[in-house]
Amino acid sequence: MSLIVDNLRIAFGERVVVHEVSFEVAPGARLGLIGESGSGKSLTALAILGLLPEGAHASGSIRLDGEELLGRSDRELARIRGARVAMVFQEPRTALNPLRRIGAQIAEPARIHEGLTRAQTRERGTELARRVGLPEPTEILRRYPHELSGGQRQRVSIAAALSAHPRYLLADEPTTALDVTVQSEILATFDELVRGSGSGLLFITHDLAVLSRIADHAVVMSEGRMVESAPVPQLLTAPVSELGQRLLAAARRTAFRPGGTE
Ligand SMILES: Nc1ncnc2c1ncn2[C@@H]1O[C@H](COP(=O)(O)OP(=O)(O)OP(=O)(O)O)[C@@H](O)[C@H]1O
Repeated sequence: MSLIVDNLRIAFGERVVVHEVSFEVAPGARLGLIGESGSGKSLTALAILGLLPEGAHASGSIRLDGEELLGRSDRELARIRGARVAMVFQEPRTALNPLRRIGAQIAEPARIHEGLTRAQTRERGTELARRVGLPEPTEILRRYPHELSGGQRQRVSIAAALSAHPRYLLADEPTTALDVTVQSEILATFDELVRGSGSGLLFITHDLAVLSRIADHAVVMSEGRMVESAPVPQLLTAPVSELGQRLLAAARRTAFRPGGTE
């Protein structure tokens, strides 16, 4: 039982943007995917969800608990998304529907995949809002995304992703769009919830300091290729790849304390 990405290759026509990437996330494991902008991290996550942009072609293999996902129909993948693999995106403003109330969105995956009634959906929504630390968890369900702060919106996205108890959670720079204090609080909540859920985590970031707070093992990507795969403590002390060394130097220049908060 694992999420196994094996020799994944993603191309737009002749242009290959992800070259033979392989890794495994077991339930409860916490893997970081780290690299600079444009290194293929987001496309790798989108391929797992079957949400690659128009014109992108993926080959290789993505197995979810033994089941091949590449080549499955949109309909089959839609059934898997949210229920077995869920994702938290970078920008909560675009991840949430501006026209729908928070309550409708927070428990949406649970409503769809578990067939909850309206009353059950409301109850699950309140429970989720409380778990992710939203203020006034009952009242907030009636609000719209624009009535919440950026940090609160990201808490809603995290709650929605966890609502149907997915076995695997993908998170693409979920705190990057937030200011530093909020970033730290949300990382702490996220960390606690993912640990509590027992879900396997694939966490995407370009920041080694952030990675050190959330992941146990990391895959370093550069220009679409894996250049290093190592336990996080090793990356924090003796990275082998040139990019790993640069990421460590960059993290040391900022207020970096391995595994700690700022
Ligand atoms: N829709 C698209 N059409 C063509 N090329 C694309 C498209 N989306 C991404 N790419 C290219 O694929 C490569 C990998 O992009 P990807 O978004 O996965 O990088 P990333 O590591 O997640 O970067 P970032 O940290 O900036 O999100 C980049 O060179 C990008 O220009």
